[in-house]
Amino acid sequence: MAHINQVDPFDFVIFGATGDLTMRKLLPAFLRRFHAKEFADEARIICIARSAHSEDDYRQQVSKTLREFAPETAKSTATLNRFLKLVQYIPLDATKANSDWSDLEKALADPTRIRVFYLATSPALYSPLCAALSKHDLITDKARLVLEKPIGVDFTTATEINDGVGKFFHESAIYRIDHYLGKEGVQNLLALRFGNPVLEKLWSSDAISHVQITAAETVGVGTRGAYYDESGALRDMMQNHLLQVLCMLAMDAPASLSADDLRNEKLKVLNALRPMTSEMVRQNVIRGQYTAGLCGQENVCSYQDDLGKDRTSNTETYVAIRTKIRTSRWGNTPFYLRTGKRMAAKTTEIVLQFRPQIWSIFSNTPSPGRLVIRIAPEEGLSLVLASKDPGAGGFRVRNADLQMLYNDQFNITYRDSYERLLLDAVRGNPALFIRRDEVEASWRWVEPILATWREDLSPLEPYPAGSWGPASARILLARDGALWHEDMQT
Ligand SMILES: NC(=O)C1=CN([C@@H]2O[C@H](COP(=O)(O)OP(=O)(O)OC[C@H]3O[C@@H](n4cnc5c(N)ncnc54)[C@H](OP(=O)(O)O)[C@@H]3O)[C@@H](O)[C@H]2O)C=CC1
Ligand SMILES: O=C1O[C@H](COP(=O)(O)O)[C@@H](O)[C@H](O)[C@H]1O
Repeated sequence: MAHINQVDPFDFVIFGATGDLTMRKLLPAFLRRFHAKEFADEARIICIARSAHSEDDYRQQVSKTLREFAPETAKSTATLNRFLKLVQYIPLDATKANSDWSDLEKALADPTRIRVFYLATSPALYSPLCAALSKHDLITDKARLVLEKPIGVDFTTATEINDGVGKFFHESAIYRIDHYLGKEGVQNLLALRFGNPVLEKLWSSDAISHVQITAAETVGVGTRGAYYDESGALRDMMQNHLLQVLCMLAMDAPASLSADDLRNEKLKVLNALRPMTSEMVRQNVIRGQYTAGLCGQENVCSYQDDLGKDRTSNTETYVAIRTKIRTSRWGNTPFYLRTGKRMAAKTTEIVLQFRPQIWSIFSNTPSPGRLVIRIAPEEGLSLVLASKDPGAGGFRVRNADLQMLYNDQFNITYRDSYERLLLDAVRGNPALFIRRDEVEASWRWVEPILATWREDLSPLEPYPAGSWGPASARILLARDGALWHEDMQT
């Protein structure tokens, strides 16, 4: 059982408290950490949205939600009831000029307590909301601001949001969330790389011929079509989650695990990504959109039908990118990044493909080995190595798989990365949150792709739901003589 350090009493204010994120992720994560005794009954979770619920109605809704999204914890009625007492609901239009803030002001009467403002609303509200918090004198020395992704829709809007919130909160008090950084498997990259000198020796173009990072989902856009159709896979997943995973995988060792040391190293990777011209986007970026198909056992409809709109959408639900990192460590290794909805499997994984032998003494040589780092659904490692094919009658070599599943080795206590991140914000530990310059560097790199697509200079390719994406994603790798993981033989 992991040792738990209890946090000091806090006031956690969620704006957007009737929304999907709060109900599905934030409140279940809080309940689990409460059950694990990471915080005590003095904490308060102050929930804000415009809808006119009474406190009892809201708590009932939360109770129902928790039984759905954290059933293993919510089944303990005593814990659930104690938790619900910490939850307060205040109806408030936080960006309307003449709204009445007195209930929130009363709830936050003690300026000595840790105070976190979590903005689970549309990013368009971030700056006006911070202005309102300042106008009502609610920003104390102990106040922190948590911002959900996406920070903007491009470099310009990201800068505007950063400038807007920066007028009221110092950068050190701003916590930009990227829930992939809170995942055990992503955190474990640090231990794997910098706790195992033998692996770090392999971690460069000398030994690695290419790297794949995949975040594939089987779900479609669900109820989030209105948001997603404005966003697409590039903005929704690639600009943030996949680039952050890439940074953790490719960065040099930070001087320490402090927030700034980590962020400085990640930033160097982002700045070293090869910038793209329009021609390079056409050669190195594939975009696709799912059509109807069989996903698992289920016949599912196309993205267009999921949206249920009359107009034709040009939004990508899949993107794959081939890129390079301009450093002496990685300069000779292509990195392939892909993400998509309605794909063949839910999987988040990294594959480091080893280089082939220069000369083999065996008559049959299997494909070069690889290290697979599985982040989801089950965290684990798999090291594929050449091995003697057992038996007599000749000497043959084939690949064998050395596997480690985290569940078998450890008692994993965090079911969802929000559990870690919410309480890191309370503790004032920003290491797993994104600094302003990282967000802006990511957008800067993504901009030429957005611009090329805006001019419709590269095709949007259909792929059947339940597949591994458009056919040309295979060609992207085949040009380098490589295969996606699912196409590799052991
Ligand atoms: N849902 C998810 O899985 C994820 C969401 N995100 C991000 O999190 C944020 C929230 O997403 P999501 O929960 O899906 O969005 P929803 O649209 O479901 O929720 C938005 C919330 O904001 C409230 N709201 C809107 N305007 C105001 C206002 N003026 N004052 C106070 N409250 C207001 C709404 O309630 P009411 O109408 O009652 O005011 C509602 O509670 C977005 O930035 C999204 O991109 C990021 C990753 C995943
Ligand atoms: O941020 C987002 O992430 C989810 C995928 O998260 P995961 O932890 O399940 O891999 C994605 O479905 C959503 O569209 C995106 O906004």
